[in-house]
Amino acid sequence: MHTVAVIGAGKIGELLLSGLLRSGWPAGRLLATARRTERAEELAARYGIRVLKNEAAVGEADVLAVAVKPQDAEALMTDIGPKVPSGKLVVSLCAGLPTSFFAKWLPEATPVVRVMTNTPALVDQAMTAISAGAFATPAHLELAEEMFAPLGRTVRVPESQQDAVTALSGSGPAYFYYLVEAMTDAGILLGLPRQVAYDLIVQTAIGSAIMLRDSGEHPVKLREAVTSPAGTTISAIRELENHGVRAALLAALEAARDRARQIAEQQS
Ligand SMILES: NC(=O)C1=CN([C@@H]2O[C@H](COP(=O)(O)OP(=O)(O)OC[C@H]3O[C@@H](n4cnc5c(N)ncnc54)[C@H](OP(=O)(O)O)[C@@H]3O)[C@@H](O)[C@H]2O)C=CC1
Ligand SMILES: O=C(O)[C@@H]1CCC=N1
Repeated sequence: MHTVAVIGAGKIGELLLSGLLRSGWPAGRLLATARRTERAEELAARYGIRVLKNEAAVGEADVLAVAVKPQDAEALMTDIGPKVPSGKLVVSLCAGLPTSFFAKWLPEATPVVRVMTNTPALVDQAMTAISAGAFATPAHLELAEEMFAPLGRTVRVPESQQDAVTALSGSGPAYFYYLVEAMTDAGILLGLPRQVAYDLIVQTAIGSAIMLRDSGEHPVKLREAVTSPAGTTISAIRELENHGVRAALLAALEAARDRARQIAEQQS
């Protein structure tokens, strides 16, 4: 079994650590690094894993899961890149950064796999997209899948699609939370107590999501089944169309994709 070091265990790094532990990955095969001492102590106490300095972790682990913010990746790689021994697999969780970004600091031909996961990893319902960089083999992709499959679903995509994936599923949970927030407010506008409005919309979201996943029906069909002639739903849909919600979503996801590209340009 491989030893995985999560380099920069913040929110996403911690989700990976906790998901691996829930799936039975031995704590002795997991390492983490943190920038602050309090954070290192917190992770060690919470998960019973060793939290090391970056240099020690990259020496000991076979797989380096880089989970720092993209803006911190250059400083990190400048520090650890020259200390990474040959033969390690680097798995980048960073939005925007292409696998080629890491090559300039790593020993020649170091395999890099780029992944984009999302926060529902906390409940083993992540969507993780995995791409091979120049030197990553099918075996490296399988290893990345082994790491992320316990956190939810995985899919392989060409690396050229990763910025779009980031806009859709990486950032995606935020859009759904935003909708729930707005719809809860709408319930309050209609006179419902906040908690009642929240419970109604959360359960409606869960039920709708399960139908989307399990019914085999196209979303249009599912929506049509709710939308009665001259009924309530079509009155709401007309307002969504009047307010350009579909166009807003197209523009929003394009903006997220463009931001991922911009991050890469700023860091290269
Ligand atoms: N949040 C999300 O939903 C998603 C995030 N991502 C990607 O995951 C990555 C991490 O994001 P997120 O977890 O939200 O960010 P966080 O800021 O929570 O985590 C990054 C962590 O890295 C630490 N760090 C920074 N530099 C170093 C260093 N040189 N050595 C050791 N530790 C270091 C930070 O320390 P400190 O606490 O001191 O800042 C922080 O704890 C990003 O690249 C992001 O694009 C991908 C998918 C979804
Ligand atoms: O907002 C971000 O940049 C990160 C990447 C995807 C989700 N959160």
